[in-house]
Amino acid sequence: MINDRISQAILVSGESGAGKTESTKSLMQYLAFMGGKAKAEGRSVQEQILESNPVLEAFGNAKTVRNNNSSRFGKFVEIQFDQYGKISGAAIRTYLLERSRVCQISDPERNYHCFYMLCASPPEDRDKFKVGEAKTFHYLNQSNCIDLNGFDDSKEYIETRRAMGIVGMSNDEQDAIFKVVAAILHLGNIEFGEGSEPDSSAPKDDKSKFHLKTAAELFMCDAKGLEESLCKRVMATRGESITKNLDAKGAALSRDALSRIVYSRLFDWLVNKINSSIGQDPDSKILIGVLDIYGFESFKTNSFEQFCINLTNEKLQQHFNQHVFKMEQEEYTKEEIDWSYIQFVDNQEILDLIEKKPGGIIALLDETCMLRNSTHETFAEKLYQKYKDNPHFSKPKFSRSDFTVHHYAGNVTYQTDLFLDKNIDYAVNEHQILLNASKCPFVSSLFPPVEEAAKNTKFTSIGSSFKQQLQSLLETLSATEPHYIRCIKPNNVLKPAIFENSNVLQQLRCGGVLEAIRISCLGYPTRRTFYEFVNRFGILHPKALSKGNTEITSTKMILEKANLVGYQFGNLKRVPQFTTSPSDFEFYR
Ligand SMILES: Nc1ncnc2c1ncn2[C@@H]1O[C@H](COP(=O)(O)OP(=O)(O)OP(=O)(O)O)[C@@H](O)[C@H]1O
Repeated sequence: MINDRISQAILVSGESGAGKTESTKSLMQYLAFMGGKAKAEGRSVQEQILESNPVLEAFGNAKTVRNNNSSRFGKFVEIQFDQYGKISGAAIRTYLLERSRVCQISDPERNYHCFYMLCASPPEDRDKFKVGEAKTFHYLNQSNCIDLNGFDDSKEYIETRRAMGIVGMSNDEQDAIFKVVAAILHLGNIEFGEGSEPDSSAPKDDKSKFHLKTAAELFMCDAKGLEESLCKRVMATRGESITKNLDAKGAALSRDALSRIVYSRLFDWLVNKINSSIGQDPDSKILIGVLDIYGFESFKTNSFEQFCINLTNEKLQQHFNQHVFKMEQEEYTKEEIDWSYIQFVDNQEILDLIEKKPGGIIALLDETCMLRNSTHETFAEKLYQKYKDNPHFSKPKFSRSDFTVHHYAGNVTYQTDLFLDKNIDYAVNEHQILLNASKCPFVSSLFPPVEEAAKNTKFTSIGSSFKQQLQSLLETLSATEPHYIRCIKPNNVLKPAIFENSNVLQQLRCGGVLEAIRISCLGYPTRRTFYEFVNRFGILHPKALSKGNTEITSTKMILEKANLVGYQFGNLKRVPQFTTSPSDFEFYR
């Protein structure tokens, strides 16, 4: 960056637990050390950049089966430099936080670290935030794993609050954040039973009423209003609005939807706050971007999240292919080598299948989400009809609603069951009105009033906004010189010094490493100077080394002797004149 004055990007990829986040942290530490400015006033930019890591990890990382500290979001950190090569600003962009985890975890995973930290906070904080032991909360005790080996939640709580301070969050803001976290835990403990009217619902018992009251206190909103927003739904039809009761199951779903939207708005708030306190440098002309993003995923069951993650990887793979190929092409043009017959396989067709507008899977999903009475089955039916002849799409034999995409890294079968729900991003109107009216300015700011115009648009599509985010990421990346780090996980048992061959091979495939080698093979991957060539292969044809031959003549003679056809010499004008000393040839004779 300093030498060429060109922005750089480092793309770190690999499967979960392979070491992306650890590598990214090392990279950021290095950049902060090399580009850090001496501290003038307050916190230095580099210090804030580094301290953003523990904050984002507390709210965006969780224990999964594959990694005890798995990032459940993608991250692009853009470090801006001034003309002297010193860090002058930074921006963090995050992608697709896994929201479903807030309400649903399976054994032996955990929810986001911050929930456990809060429950392990000092007694005065636990009183302030009205929380008790982690195992008493439904959102945490669905899994048997509460404590994490080597991870001290109470220490992490103090550490997180310290880091929050460094990245510019005041004490009051921190308290407001943890109140929201506590409110979510209490929401999760509200159970619903039958209400007084048919098909209606109400908090099941005194315990549920207590948690509802506590959640309302923490949100600083009206408890009755909270109950109604969970147990009733207002339907607007042709200018009229009708209030409909929700049954116990519907109320529990509404409760979980509220928890998810609050948590995701909270996470977005944290990222925005970090960005505004670190500050951007509008005059910066060069940057180094570090991308830490989920690798290609293919599990037994694959849902909407895997679909988006794999779209990301298709996009990055295309960027990688184009970059490698472009570089090769430039080299050939410079050397005047004829490369017109090299066929380069692009994954554009797979990308079209997924994201073309109109006609791609995401567009079809949005269309389906907008229609009343759509189900995942009607969505799958549409897919089957539309793509029956698409070579990158297939319908698994014994399935009525799954579909398979033939990705560059392998085939992945997706279960459509939750695609529609997961694609819809909206705050239920009653939740929105309730929390907007909160007496806590922080909570109210998470739910700003919805503009009239936006009310009429039916919903915001998570798939489409993710697609746009990716587009803008790729625009940023294409203005940089990219570098790639592929993290490879040696084993699945989270232990050192064990190397599982088949796993490693699978990762090389999924990471596009084999694809990169294939592209190189299509071109002219081996380049030697005439001198090196004659020196190495002269032994095959000693006569070629006769005195008076130029390096080029010798090379031609060796190639012909070996019956090699189709070679190209490139731009002969650029070849240095014969410089080999006779003693070098002696060796071969
Ligand atoms: N270079 C390394 N040396 C030793 N251990 C490492 C290294 N990198 C990672 N680890 C170990 O692997 C664990 C997982 O690493 P990390 O969290 O960076 O994975 P990841 O690829 O970011 O995963 P995810 O996609 O789930 O966030 C770390 O907590 C650490 O224990």
